[in-house]
Amino acid sequence: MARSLPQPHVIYLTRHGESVGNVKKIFLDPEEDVLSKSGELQVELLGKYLSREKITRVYSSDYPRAIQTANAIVRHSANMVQLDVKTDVRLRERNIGVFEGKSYREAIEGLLKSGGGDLMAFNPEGAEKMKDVGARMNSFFKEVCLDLDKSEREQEVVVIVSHSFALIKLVDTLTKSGTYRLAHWDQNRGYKLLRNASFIKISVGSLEDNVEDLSTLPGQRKLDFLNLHETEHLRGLVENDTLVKFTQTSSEAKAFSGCIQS
Ligand SMILES: O=P(O)(O)OC[C@H]1O[C@@](CO)(OP(=O)(O)O)[C@@H](O)[C@@H]1O
Repeated sequence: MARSLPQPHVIYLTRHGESVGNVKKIFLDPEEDVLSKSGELQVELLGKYLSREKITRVYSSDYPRAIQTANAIVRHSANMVQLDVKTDVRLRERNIGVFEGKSYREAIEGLLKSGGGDLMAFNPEGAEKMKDVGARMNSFFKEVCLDLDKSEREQEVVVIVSHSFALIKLVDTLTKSGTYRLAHWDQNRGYKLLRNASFIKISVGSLEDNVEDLSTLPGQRKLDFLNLHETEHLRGLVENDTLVKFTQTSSEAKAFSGCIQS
């Protein structure tokens, strides 16, 4: 008789709520940047939405805007599991080098001066290389997956709070590394920077039990992208000015999106 497969674990990749730096469109000192008033509202809605899940782990970058977001998620969680926010420096936003303290516009001007192209491929002086951002994010994700393998729980529901460049670079490495088999992946929608307090929901399953599929490599996992860039839970902000930010595509946003290179 076929034995039942274990329930896949779930990982939510979420970007923090809107920060003061996001409103001012300035790369503020990451240790100083905190949630804006709208950001506080967004993370409440995110927390409320996620309270339907039995969250078992919450990880966050150690920057204040991410920790505030993670704390809101924990505060709303009605789960019996004792949740602590575990911070990890690998979840930080890309260090933007000489553009720290400068406006997004100045970064775009710097990009144009350097020949234009995708902001993701822009390497300002002193900035962390995008491929290094991908490597640290990927190492974190892999570690979480290995931890989930050891879990005695029937199902783990993990929330990871991080940042725009860091998360999209993670998604990029997950979809291109060959370590994972993807389901419901839509690259046209997927390779976009995450809006504040939006999430990507992924179910993580093992493929090893699937003996009929001989193309499966040992240790390979199935990542099923259940939601991409979800913002439905933020609908409550429709009456708020914040919605303008959610519905308009600014020139900056256009410059930030697009294909991602190291
Ligand atoms: O989505 P918007 O508000 O345009 O902000 C994106 C920018 O915000 C920053 C911080 O200044 O990321 P994040 O808020 O995700 O930490 C930049 O790295 C990124 O370019």
